[in-house]
Amino acid sequence: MALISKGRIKGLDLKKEFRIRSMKPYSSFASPLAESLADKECFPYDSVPNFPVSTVPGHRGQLVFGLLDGVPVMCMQGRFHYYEGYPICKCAMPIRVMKMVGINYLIATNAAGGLNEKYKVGDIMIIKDHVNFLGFAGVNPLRGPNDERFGPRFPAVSRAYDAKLRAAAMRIGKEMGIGHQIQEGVYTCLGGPSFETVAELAAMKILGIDAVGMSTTYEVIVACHSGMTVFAFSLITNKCVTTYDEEVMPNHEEVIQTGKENEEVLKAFVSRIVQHITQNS
Ligand SMILES: O=P(O)(O)O[C@@H]1C[C@H](O)[C@@H](CO)O1
Ligand code: HPA
Repeated sequence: MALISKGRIKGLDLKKEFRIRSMKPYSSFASPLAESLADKECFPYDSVPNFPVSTVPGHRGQLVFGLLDGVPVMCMQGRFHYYEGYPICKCAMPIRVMKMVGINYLIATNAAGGLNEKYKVGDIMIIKDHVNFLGFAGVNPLRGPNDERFGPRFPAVSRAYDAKLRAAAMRIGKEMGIGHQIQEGVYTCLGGPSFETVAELAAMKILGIDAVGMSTTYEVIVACHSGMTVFAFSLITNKCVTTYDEEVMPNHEEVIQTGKENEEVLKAFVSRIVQHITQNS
């Protein structure tokens, strides 16, 4: 989800490049947050020229524009993953579209497996940093010719996750009475779609990784490259299976189920963070 504010990228015209006007408003089952927006307009991904389409069960495929408690926002219902077969720059393309419509704040969310033993299913982990495993193998969304209109060739990402927003979110969690559910930690993105092996998780633990997922890092890199302020968190949907003798295996159904069970609290959490941003920017 992202907050729309003034300012477009010079030389880029969203309406011209993406023919936004030709997209038909569309409505389908939507998450409570996007559902609750006032003055909504929805655009299925396949109505946006050159946009990828979501292929993951549980990930709907539309852009939703509207007002969240009076604040103009754009929501993605469904994101793109490397395992779907798209090049990583295509997976991150929606962030470029956000930038082009004048968005300066990105709130990225994901489902992740809890590797940190202190984490419980249903915890919210504010992301303070990431390990981009895909990037270790050269799979970086900024690979290829750099478009200087978005940002520099060699962007720093060492402070990708805004410290002030992280502190504010921690405070907001406490005010909401969910302080016991709020964690702060390091996220990693793997290529998926297979979940991790026990040996891989043991290696990740040594690296200081707290939660494991299959998204977000490439979106955050592109957002950071174009100067957006980023806040991101993981919902811990399952515990990582770190021994060979556990009965339950990681599975997508548990991920979806935990997401559903926490929808309302996540919606309230995000709404309050959006309010905080508008009151402090
Ligand atoms: O899109 P996110 O990262 O939130 O979704 C995670 C990663 C896979 O798409 C899926 C695995 O269950 O959930
Ligand atoms: N591993 C990787 N990605 C995930 C997980 C997990 O345990 N849970 C949700 N997304």
